[in-house]
Amino acid sequence: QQPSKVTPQQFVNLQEGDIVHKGFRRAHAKGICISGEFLSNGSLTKYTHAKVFEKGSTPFIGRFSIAGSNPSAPDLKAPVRSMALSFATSATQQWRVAMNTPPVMAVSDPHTFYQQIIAIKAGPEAIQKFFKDHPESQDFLNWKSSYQPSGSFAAETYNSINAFYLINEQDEKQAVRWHMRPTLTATPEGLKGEDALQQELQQRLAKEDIVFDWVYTLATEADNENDPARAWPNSRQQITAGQLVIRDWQFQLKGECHSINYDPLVLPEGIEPTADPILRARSGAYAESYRRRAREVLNGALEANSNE
Ligand code: HEM
Repeated sequence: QQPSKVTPQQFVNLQEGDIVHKGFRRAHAKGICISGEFLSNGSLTKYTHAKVFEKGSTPFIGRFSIAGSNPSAPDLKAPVRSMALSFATSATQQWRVAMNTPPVMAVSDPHTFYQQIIAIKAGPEAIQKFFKDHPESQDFLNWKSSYQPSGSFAAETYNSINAFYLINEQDEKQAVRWHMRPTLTATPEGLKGEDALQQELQQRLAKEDIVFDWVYTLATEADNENDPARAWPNSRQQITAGQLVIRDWQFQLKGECHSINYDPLVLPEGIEPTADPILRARSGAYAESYRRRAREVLNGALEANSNE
C-alpha cells in the first residue's frame, strides 16, 4: 500500500511549530553564510559533463546551519549540523546542494518522515517507539550510536543522503551519493555559549582557509538509489572530485546566503535526480518555507532577535 501524501504546507506547518520566527527558514533556521571555491581535479568527467567537474575552479555561496526552527538555538545542542552550497556554473545554470551530518535518513518516504517529526516533537518515548516500529531506521541508528559531534563546523562530515545520477556525454548514467570529508579534527572541549560553533568558525577563518575533500560514492546494481534510509556498503568505489575551500563568512541576515533557497532539485546539466520520493518532498517544502520567509521579509517583519 502506498503511504498517504503529505503536502509542503503540512510539512512546513509542522516544522515551524507553534512559535513562528518570521523571516527565517522554517528548518535549519540558525546558520551562517560562507563563501569560497570548489577546485575540481577533473576526475569525474568520465561520469558527468557538468561544467563544475571540469578541471578548474567554481566559486560558491554557502551556509553552515543547525537543524531546528529556532534562529537563536544553542549551537552545541543541535543533533544535526548542515552545509549548503550554491554554484552558478554558467550564465544559465545553477546547482544547489544541501547536506546533513547523518549519512542516511531514518525513513524512506515523506509520509513516514512526517510521522517521525511528530514523534520527535512528542518526546523521547514516542521517538523510541517510532524507531521500534520502523526497522528501516536501523542504518540511521547505527550511525547515531557511534556519532560524536566535533568542536567545529569545519570538522564534520556532510552527506548528500539522497542519491543523484551523474550523466556523461554518451548519456550514460551512474547513481552516486556524495559527502564532504573534513581535513581537520576538533574536539568540543572548551567551547562555550549559544553561538559556540559560529564563533569557532569566525576565529578559524581569520587564521586559515577551511578545506574539505568532496568524495563521490558510486552505486552498483545491488544498491537501491531511491531509498535514502539504506546505507551502501563501505566497499563501493569512491572518487575524490576535488577540494572545497572556504575562505570567508558573513552573518546570515547580512549575507548573500539568506535569500537563497537551497532546493536540491536545482541541478545543472550532467546531474539528474533519482526517483527518491524524499527529493520531491524536499523541493516542495523548501519552496513553501522560502515563500513564507520571503513574504515576511518584504513585509518588514524580520525579527530583531537573530544571533548576530
Ligand atoms: C522530506 C524531507 C525533508 C523536508 C520536508 C525538509 C524540509 C526543509 C525545509 C522546510 C527547509 C528550509 C528551507 C528554506 O526556507 O530555505 C530545509 C532546510 C534544509 N534542509 Fe531539509 N528537509 C528534508 C530533508 C532533508 C535532507 C534529507 C537533508 C540532507 C541531505 C536536508 C538538509 C537541509 C539543509 C542543509 C537545509 C538548510 C539549507 C540552508 O542552509 O538554507 N533536508 N529543509
